[in-house]
Amino acid sequence: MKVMSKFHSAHIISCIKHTFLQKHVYSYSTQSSYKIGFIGDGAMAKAICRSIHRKGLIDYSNVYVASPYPKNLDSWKQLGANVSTDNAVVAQEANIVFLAVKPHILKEALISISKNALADQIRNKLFISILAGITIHQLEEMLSKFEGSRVIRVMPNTPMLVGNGCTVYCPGSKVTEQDLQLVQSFLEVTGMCQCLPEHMINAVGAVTASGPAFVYLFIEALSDGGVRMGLHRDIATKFAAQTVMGAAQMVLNTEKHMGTLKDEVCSAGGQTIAGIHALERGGVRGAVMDAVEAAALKAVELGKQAK
Ligand SMILES: NC(=O)C1=CN([C@@H]2O[C@H](COP(=O)(O)OP(=O)(O)OC[C@H]3O[C@@H](n4cnc5c(N)ncnc54)[C@H](O)[C@@H]3O)[C@@H](O)[C@H]2O)C=CC1
Ligand SMILES: O=C(O)[C@@H]1CCC=N1
Repeated sequence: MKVMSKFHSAHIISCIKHTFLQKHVYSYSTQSSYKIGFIGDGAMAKAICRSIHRKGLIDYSNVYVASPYPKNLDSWKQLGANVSTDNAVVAQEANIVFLAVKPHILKEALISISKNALADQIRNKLFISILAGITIHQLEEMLSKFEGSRVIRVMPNTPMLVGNGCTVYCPGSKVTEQDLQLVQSFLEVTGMCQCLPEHMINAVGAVTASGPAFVYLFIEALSDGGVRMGLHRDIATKFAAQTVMGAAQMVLNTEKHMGTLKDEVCSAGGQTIAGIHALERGGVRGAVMDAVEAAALKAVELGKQAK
């Protein structure tokens, strides 16, 4: 029998429970006492930190960031964050440590922490991994040398920078209600955010985390089409992006199926169905599904490679 494990049931109960608690018990005022660390200082670390800072949930004086490349840290320094080229410093100082390196760098990054810090200086930390493909089991094993470590696996996306992110998270086996409340409170200000069982995360990440890149490509192509038909690039891009946003809102805000919404645009023998015909001849649906499949399978592979 496929294991709908105790973990999964416990996980779902925990999600429900914490959503309730979060609304009734948790107070943002406690967050100022948290120190947040980022191991890895790249695009996603910046997006997460900026998004939660913009909502007033953290102060850069309580942010600790590490990267081996001092030049990368300049922009963080200017914002008032504490920076270091030593991952161990961040792991020691912060109570909540975002793991935000590329999956193949994780082992090396954690080894550098163990080398440069005494293990007992890194205890009772909440680690939040945003790494594609790396499972909670792998993370818990790798972090077991640090006593009291708890892990939450999060899959964010870059549109959180504009308050329209779509993030899912899965709690590890040792997380507390307070950990979940805290993470939820950080993530929910960045856009849509949902707790899901881990077996879904690679598929979800292919849609939500990789998805923006697929959609940018579509917007660029829509804009290119406009330019080809004589529009100036700036106006073609603005209209293409607004159209994609509006169509997405129609899907989210109406109860209608996407096919119905499409049919409402296509008049008989009209211009839109001529365009739809061209898209279908080009195999656009299959191509998009292939893209999601490729991204999800790649995440699985990244997890295996990190073993
Ligand atoms: N970019 C995206 O849209 C998303 C990324 N992710 C995940 O976020 C993680 C980070 O991705 P990005 O921010 O896009 O990558 P990135 O390449 O922008 O950032 C990674 C950073 O890690 C730093 N780094 C390299 N070696 C290091 C080490 N040994 N110790 C500490 N830092 C080190 C580099 O300076 C670099 O800035 C990845 O694991 C990815 O799977 C997840 C969801 C979306
Ligand atoms: O492409 C990547 O590997 C990362 C993970 C999801 C989005 N960007």
